[in-house]
Amino acid sequence: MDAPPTASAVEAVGLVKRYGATTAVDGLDLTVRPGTVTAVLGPNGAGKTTTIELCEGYRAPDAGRLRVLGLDPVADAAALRPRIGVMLQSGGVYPGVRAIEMLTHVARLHAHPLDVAELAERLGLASCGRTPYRRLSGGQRQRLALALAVVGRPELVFLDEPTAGLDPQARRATWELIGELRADGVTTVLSTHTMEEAEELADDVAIVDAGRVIARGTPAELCGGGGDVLRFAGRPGLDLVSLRQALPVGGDAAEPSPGSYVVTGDVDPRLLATVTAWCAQHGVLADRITTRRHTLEDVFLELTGKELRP
Ligand SMILES: Nc1ncnc2c1ncn2[C@@H]1O[C@H](COP(=O)(O)OP(=O)(O)OP(=O)(O)O)[C@@H](O)[C@H]1O
Repeated sequence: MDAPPTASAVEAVGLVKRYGATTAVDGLDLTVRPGTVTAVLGPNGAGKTTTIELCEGYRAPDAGRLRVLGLDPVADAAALRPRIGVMLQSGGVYPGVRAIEMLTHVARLHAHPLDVAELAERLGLASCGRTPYRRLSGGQRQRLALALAVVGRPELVFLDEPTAGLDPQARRATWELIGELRADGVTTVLSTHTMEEAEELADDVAIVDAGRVIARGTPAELCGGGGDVLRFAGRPGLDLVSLRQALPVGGDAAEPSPGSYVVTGDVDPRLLATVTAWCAQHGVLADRITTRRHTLEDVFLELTGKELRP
């Protein structure tokens, strides 16, 4: 009999995890709706991997409440493990085993696995299926880890940077697979540094910084607050005071990085005409003019800062 559906696939409240003096997760709240894709974004060291490892039951929290499919990931590990898919780190794999053998072995541990040959084909593993694990390339290992995470048809999959280091074709195949899992009702939690990936896949985004969720919502909700912007490239150091004076009331202009300009305000044909006319008057050949809403990357950088972390 199927287990009763839970209100949230993941429910974390005030989660804390410390490694000695480092507090990796510092009062993190996260709710994952069943059947959705949730992307966890955050700078290096923000606590994404630790959060995912807590959800997988590989680490025990120091404080807070965590339920995954309604279960405690540590105390109820035996009941939870068969229902979730995790991407194994390479350390968990015997180096001599062949990719397809491993996939077949894991598939057999589950009652209703995906078709191994089909899965291997779609993730580009068919041609290297007989290659021992130690001889697989980094990208092939990554794809095998993904295949191992999903082959058992889990209810919930945790993917830690699933497309890091993949070529564009493999990345696309991975996105398609995650999209199909979602269509099948599988819940996915993934961490990523690729904003495009989050925009493409995620129903919900949680931005994590210093061990806490500092913003969450759908990509549209997160990006909507910033309003539209007009961007263009030109020679560095343009006269912003003059440009601002030319803009309609409520308009503003900035040069966030040298030669890259952002104009805010009512982004309409009049604003575009004003900016291009100003450029013409000042001998500026504006390049790469775009008019669109804030991207997730804009929002991410605004929230987490543009400086590299120590
Ligand atoms: N096993 C560990 N022992 C000690 N400190 C750790 C350990 N694992 C992680 N940390 C520290 O905890 C903090 C959070 O690390 P974590 O790997 O969870 O971040 P992350 O958001 O996944 O980072 P990245 O994007 O770089 O993968 C970092 O300061 C890291 O150095």
